[in-house]
Amino acid sequence: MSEAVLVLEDGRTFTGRAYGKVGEALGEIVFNTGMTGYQETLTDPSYHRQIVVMTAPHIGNTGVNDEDPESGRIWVAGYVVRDPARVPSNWRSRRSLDDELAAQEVVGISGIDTRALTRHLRERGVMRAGIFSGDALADAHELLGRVQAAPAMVGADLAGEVSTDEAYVVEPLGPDGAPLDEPVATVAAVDLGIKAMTPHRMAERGIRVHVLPATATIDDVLATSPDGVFFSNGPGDPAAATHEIDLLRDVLDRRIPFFGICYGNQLLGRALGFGTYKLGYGHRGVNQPVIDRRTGKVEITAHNHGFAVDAPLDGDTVAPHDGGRYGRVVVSHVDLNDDVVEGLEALDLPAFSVQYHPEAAAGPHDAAYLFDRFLDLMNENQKGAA
Ligand SMILES: NC(=O)CC[C@H](N)C(=O)O
Repeated sequence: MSEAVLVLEDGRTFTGRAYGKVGEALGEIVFNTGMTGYQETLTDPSYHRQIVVMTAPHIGNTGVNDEDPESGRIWVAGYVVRDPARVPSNWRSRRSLDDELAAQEVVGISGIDTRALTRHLRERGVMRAGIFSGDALADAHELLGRVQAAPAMVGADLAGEVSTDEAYVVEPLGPDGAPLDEPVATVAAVDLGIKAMTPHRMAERGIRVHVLPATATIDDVLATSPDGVFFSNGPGDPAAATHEIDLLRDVLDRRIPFFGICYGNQLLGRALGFGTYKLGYGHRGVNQPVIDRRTGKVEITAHNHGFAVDAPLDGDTVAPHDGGRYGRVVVSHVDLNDDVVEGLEALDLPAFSVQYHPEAAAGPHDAAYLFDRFLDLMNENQKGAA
């Protein structure tokens, strides 16, 4: 095994072994605390341009299967683990994770004290980093400069780099899992880095989903005759998503029911006129406690976000955009670890969103009810219109 070095933007370095492809990877280094679900993490497009550290020490134990990926490829910019499995073991396993990373040209590093690294990132905040192995190690004195020259995540507009080029349709399913001829509702889902499980969760409820590229216009959205519009998760800084925010305002102006997840929540926040800000080290894992303030229930949820909406936690508040043109808004969900806004609900418009992942890939299914809430919102809206 050849040597590899992890260099952080602040000059701290860790030495380990090459894992996956030998070479160089640059990105923002973030940590994920999930004990399971490494395939879903690796293939989540929201991790585009991020080097992911797994805090679970044993990674790759169940190998790589062809069922769990959330998209057609691995998106993480680099991968940091402590102790990779020497022998993967699972009935679904087709390949080893090491081989899969190499085949998809993802540079990783193993043998790292991921606990020390994570504590460092918690203290200092997430930052840029680089993984270097093989020939990339030759100019040792240049490594820090390369890391410091890499683009930062603040201000990055990345949805267009991960979105589908062409629109496609995910067909509705009946209770037995067989295709349904007549959908119960039609949704236009704007792909800002969508995970495959999300349209599937809608299709399972009988919804036909038109997945549209991030460049979609309001006319593209309306051409699908949607009962509702959905904005997905995605990479990058929500403050940079000008086109998407304008599109969302066009949707809100037409009072089309709206649901957003993660990036979609941040964009609803911005469309309503709130700010967004970068968290110190974000939420990435599958066991974050969130309270749904409508019911008072606490749910254990899957997260992957580095930015958050800046909205007042208490009471309802007039949406700041354009003199309050979108009426009142409440923070519907809050993270119980740190009081970060985890959901928004417009009181005078059919629109809501959550910062976390009800599609639960990977993660607990506690929040699946949010897809039912979206369907209810579309049904109520149709009745209101009839
Ligand atoms: N999973 C997501 O949609 C992430 C949203 C955004 N890129 C963030 O880091 O907060």
